[in-house]
Amino acid sequence: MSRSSSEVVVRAPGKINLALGVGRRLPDGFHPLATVFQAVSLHEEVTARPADGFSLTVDGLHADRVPTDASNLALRAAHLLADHVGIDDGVALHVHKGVPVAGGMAGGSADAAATLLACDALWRTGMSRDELGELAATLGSDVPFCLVGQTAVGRGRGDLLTPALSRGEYHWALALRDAGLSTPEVFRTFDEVVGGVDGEPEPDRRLLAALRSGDPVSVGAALDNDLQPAALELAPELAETLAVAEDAGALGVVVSGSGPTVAALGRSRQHAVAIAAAVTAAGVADSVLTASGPVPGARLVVTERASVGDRG
Ligand SMILES: C[C@](O)(CO)[C@H](O)COP(=O)(O)OP(=O)(O)OC[C@H]1O[C@@H](n2ccc(N)nc2=O)[C@H](O)[C@@H]1O
Ligand SMILES: Nc1ncnc2c1ncn2[C@@H]1O[C@H](COP(=O)(O)OP(=O)(O)OP(=O)(O)O)[C@@H](O)[C@H]1O
Repeated sequence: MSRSSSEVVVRAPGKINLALGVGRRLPDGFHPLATVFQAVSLHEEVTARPADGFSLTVDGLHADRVPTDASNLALRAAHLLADHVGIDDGVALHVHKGVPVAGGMAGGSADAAATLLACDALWRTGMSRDELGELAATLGSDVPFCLVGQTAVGRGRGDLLTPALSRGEYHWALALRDAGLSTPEVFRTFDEVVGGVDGEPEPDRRLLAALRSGDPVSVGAALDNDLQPAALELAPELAETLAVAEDAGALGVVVSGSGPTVAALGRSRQHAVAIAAAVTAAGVADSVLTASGPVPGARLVVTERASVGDRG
């Protein structure tokens, strides 16, 4: 056997929706969105090795809550790319999780984005980032953003991206809840309790101006999420988490995406740590993390190559 053996490692970030405008449900079951994503420094790391079939192992944060069957987004991404380019090779994937599972921070989407990039490198498909982005959108609305990272406006299902100018670094305290929320269920609850207005929501101009000026106070004041009332309906205790973070002097607090993670913006890295400590002391989260953003999207971190034939 003289096939080239290699190991590829890719990191991809989780996200916070700084603003999330949601319109009325469309006949296809999806909702038109206008969101401002920020990629933050919680990462998923995917290692891809050549193999005859497809396999997956998972470790790291909340690993026991991740399905390892064919429904796993990393496996789905690998199969999709193999089918798309007509490759017979398999891949052994290992996912190291750093983004909370079912937390509204796109952990599974980051796995899918990282896997697309890792398998693309492993199989040397020569696909462009734009082509990978198109495949990414078929896996999930958040997957294209996990590929590009930084700060971006998402329209359509959240998959039509435009980069947004953002100055400065933003420091977050993240309050996690062990019981995750299901994204489809949160959207269903949105339909029942809010409904949304007809037509396409518009990106929040006040937030975009605040990001351009790099003023964390204005960014904090502009944080907004139309899914928050639905997340609070399903997990009423989040109201207390939001209140404690606000009392700790956060510049703004918001439920990230479909929740239940609460993101609180600090004045500085130290202030984010202090907010996290206040949330812990009040017992209003199952665990806390801190993170900062924006950070880049999916990136190759290691590629090792050796020929299987060379090893004898
Ligand atoms: C809440 C967000 O995280 C905000 O960025 C995303 O909208 C959700 O992105 P995601 O988890 O990648 O979602 P997908 O896997 O594409 O869709 C899961 C389910 O969420 C609902 N969904 C998702 C995106 C969207 N624009 N409208 C929806 O109604 C649909 O019920 C869909 O079946
Ligand atoms: N690789 C994966 N990592 C985590 N969950 C996965 C993965 N693949 C499939 N899932 C399933 O998807 C569900 C949602 O996972 P995920 O962690 O991506 O949620 P989320 O962060 O709320 O997503 P989003 O913010 O994109 O809506 C999980 O409960 C799990 O059943």
